[in-house]
This record gives sequence, structure tokens and C-alpha cells, in this order.
Amino acid sequence: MDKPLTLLNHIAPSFPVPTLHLHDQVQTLDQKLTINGPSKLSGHVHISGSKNSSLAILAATLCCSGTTKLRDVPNLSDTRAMGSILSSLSAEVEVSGDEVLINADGVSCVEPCRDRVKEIRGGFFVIGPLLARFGEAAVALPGGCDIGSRPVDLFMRGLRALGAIVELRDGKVEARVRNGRRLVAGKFRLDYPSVGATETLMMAACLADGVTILSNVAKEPEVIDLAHFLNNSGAHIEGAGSSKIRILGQSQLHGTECTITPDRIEAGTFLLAAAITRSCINISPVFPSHISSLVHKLQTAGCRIRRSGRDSLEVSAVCENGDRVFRGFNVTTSPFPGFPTDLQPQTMALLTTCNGLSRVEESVFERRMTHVQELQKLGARIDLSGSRALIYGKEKASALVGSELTAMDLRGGAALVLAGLAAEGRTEISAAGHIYRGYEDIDRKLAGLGADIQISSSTASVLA
Ligand SMILES: CC(=O)N[C@H]1[C@@H](OP(=O)(O)OP(=O)(O)OC[C@H]2O[C@@H](n3ccc(=O)[nH]c3=O)[C@H](O)[C@@H]2O)O[C@H](CO)[C@@H](O)[C@@H]1O
Ligand SMILES: C=C(OP(=O)(O)O)C(=O)O
Repeated sequence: MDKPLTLLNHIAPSFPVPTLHLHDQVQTLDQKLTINGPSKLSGHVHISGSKNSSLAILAATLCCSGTTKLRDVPNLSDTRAMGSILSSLSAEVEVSGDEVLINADGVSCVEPCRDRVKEIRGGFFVIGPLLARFGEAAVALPGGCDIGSRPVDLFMRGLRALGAIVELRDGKVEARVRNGRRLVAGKFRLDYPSVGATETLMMAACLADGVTILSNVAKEPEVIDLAHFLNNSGAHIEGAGSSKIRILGQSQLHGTECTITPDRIEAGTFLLAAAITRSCINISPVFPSHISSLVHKLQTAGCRIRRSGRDSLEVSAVCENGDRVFRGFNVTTSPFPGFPTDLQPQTMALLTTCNGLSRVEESVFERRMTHVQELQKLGARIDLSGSRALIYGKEKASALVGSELTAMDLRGGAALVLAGLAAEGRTEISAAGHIYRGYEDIDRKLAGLGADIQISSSTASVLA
């Protein structure tokens, strides 16, 4: 373990942190997207690196001595916030295009900028690496999409199972290793396969003394991406992608190079964009196995989807005789390999244009239905009861009519973009900054496919 830092003497510098160079343009919440529909899309779209992999791997660089180079880090407000969080700990963060260099050897603080942690869920994940490498951490309760209560109890219990003393005080979680020694290996079974808790405990266990067994863990591709990164940094992790992970702790990890896996949620969103506009497009890079649950549902509806190259997919929803009639389908979200909660709102947008009755049940987050009232403003017929929605589809995509809408969260906002592409006339989406938390250049990418879409900023939008 590196020399422990004294928590009280090392509070985070206040934001903005002057050494930060993470990307140029800063999007703000009060941006507006204007779409003139209905759109026909065609051509190819490039899929960026995964937001959620980037956030976890950026946190994991705190475990590594020396410099780490990450490629394909998307330019998003969430990744910029994570860069600020690392900078607020005095890690060096430098960005050139989509490459990010991080060196955490100079970390002199174990309490990241509270305001930044409160912006994103991934900011909380630094608690694992800080505790494991520096012996203590104090991290504010995190933000992220407002889609449920999103507690951190599994993180706290898991870190206690690795020998840490962990307390919640004044809206932050304070954790330290016993007697200033290393974390010790342990066995911990998660009540629920939480992605963030799995990733955080995996990072912590990499530097713990002995063999840790984590069971009922998340199997998401981002967990596998993080495990690859950590193993390339000298960790010994087995079983990532299954429900049990075994980690042999090391005394230290070293810097490495890593390319972030393509964003499966962005890829899925573009497949849905083609489907809702009854268009044909190509997307790459994408790992089809990461989005097979969506691909299967789209094929059930009547979409043609085929591999068009090693890492590309072609989706065809075009029909020679005007509007293609798609069949509705039912979706219940669940942890991977189930249907991803992060594609639920966008899928619901498509279902408003499919034939017959469809049912959508959100089982991962208890408040992830705020897009429903916005879709209804476009003329969609949806009955909502708690986390269950019944969608009475309209046979024609163009039966939706443009309107003024508000993005309430990231994926709900993306659902409105898709519906706006299909709707007849002008759709204006305010609070579009939510969407830029997770979609790099979404306006430019859709415009490149032929959509009539513009972003406009109010005075609060800034160039850093
Ligand atoms: C930054 C990031 O990677 N975000 C993703 C991550 O979020 P995140 O890691 O927050 O999602 P989790 O898998 O932890 O959450 C799933 C469920 O577990 C609950 N829970 C979680 C932790 C805990 O300590 N206690 C608890 O009860 C949550 O409230 C939620 O109901 O996985 C989600 C599920 O695939 C995705 O929607 C998010 O895009
Ligand atoms: C819920 C999401 O993100 P976060 O966990 O960062 O809020 C998401 O990406 O859809």
C-alpha cells in the first residue's frame, strides 16, 4: 500500500480545478435540440467508446503506479466530470482527442470534489481504489440519473467485508483500513448484481491481501472490460462475466494502455433510430453479443439485422411500399444478459410506432418512466402504472406529431430524440444536456445520417 494520507489534512480543492484538460467543449443542461421530422436515415455511424466502461476504468487508474493511457474515451459531460474528480485528488489528467493519460502517483487527497461526485454515479466508484491504495477515502453520496433511490449499501457492506471501517456521515461515506494496514481479502455475496458495487469491490480487492471471492456479481460487458484493464495492470482476476469473481490481491498495480470497449447502449440507440424511422444504416464498432437481447426483439418486430463486417451491423427497417408495419413486443428489463434498463426508454419510443399492444416493465430502477408523459405529448398512447407501461402502438411511425418536450434524464432524453425523428413536424427538446451525459456528438452523428437536427445553446453554454 502507498503511504497513507491523512484525511483531515487533505480535503479536495474547490472546483474548478485548474490543471484539468479533459476535452474542450462543455455542454450544459439548458441546451435545446430541435428536430424536423419525419426523418429517413442512411449511411454509417461510428460508435464511441463506452461511457460506463470509461467511468469505471478512469476510477481504476487510481490503483496504478505510473502512467496509464486510455484510448476511445468519449467526450461526454460524465467523462469530463470524472476527469475533474481525478484532478481534485491531484492525479494528473491529460487529454488529447479521445486519448487520456492519467498518473495518480501524486495523489495527495482522498476526498474528491463533492460537487462533481454529486453529478455522476461513477464518481463514487473511486472509493474502492482510494481505500485500497491509500488506506482511506471520503466520498460524497453520488449523483447520476434520477431514476431511483440508488443507495450505496452494497458498496459499504462489501468494503467492510474486505476489512475496512466504513461509515456514512454528513452525506459522505468515510472509509479507512484497520490499523493503517492493507485491505484484507474476504468473501462477499451481493444481494443484487449491482454493476457499480461489483466494479468498486473488484478494484478494491485487487490490492487486498489474499484471495477475495465475490459472488452474485454483475456480468455486464463493462465489468469484463474493467477486469481486462486491471489484469493488464498486473491484477489477478478470474471469472469476470460470470456470477462469481475470484481475485488474488497484489501489493501494487502498474500503468498500462487500454482501448475502451464500444458503447453498447449508444449502438442499441442507433439500431432503434433506424427502426423508428424505417431506415437502413450501418453501425460500427459494435460487439453484437453485447446487445443480443435488443437485436432479438427488433428481429421479432420485423427488422432485418445482419453482420456487415467483423465488428459492424447493418439494420434494415426500410419497406418499398411506404411505412413498414412492425409488430409490437414485450420487454422486461433485467441485469445482463437480460434486456438493458439503459435501452428501455428508447425501446418504448419505438413501440409507440409498432402494431398492437406492447408491455414494458422496468425492474431495475423504480423511477425510470418519466419519458412516458413526454411521449404522450407527441400523441403516443401509453397507460402507466408504477413501473409497468402498456403501449397501444400506432401502425405508422409518422402518426406521432412534433411538440415541445423536456428531457428528464439521459436515456429518457434519447427516447425523445428517437420519437422526434419519427414524428411529423418540429420537436423541440429542452434540458438536452442530460442527453450529452451519454451520447457523444449525437446531433452531428444523426445529421450525418440525414436527420434534420440542430442544437442550440442558451447563454449558459460555455467553451472551456
Ligand atoms: C456509471 C454506470 O456504470 N452506470 C450504470 C450502472 O449503474 P449502477 O452501478 O448505479 O447500477 P446498479 O447495477 O448498481 O443498480 C441496480 C439496482 O441495484 C440497486 N443498488 C445498487 C447498489 C447498492 O449498493 N444498492 C442497491 O440497492 C440500485 O438502486 C438499482 O435498483 O448500471 C446500471 C444497471 O445496468 C446502468 O443503468 C447504469 O447506466
Ligand atoms: C443510468 C445511467 O447512467 P448513470 O448510472 O451514470 O446515472 C445510464 O447511462 O443510462
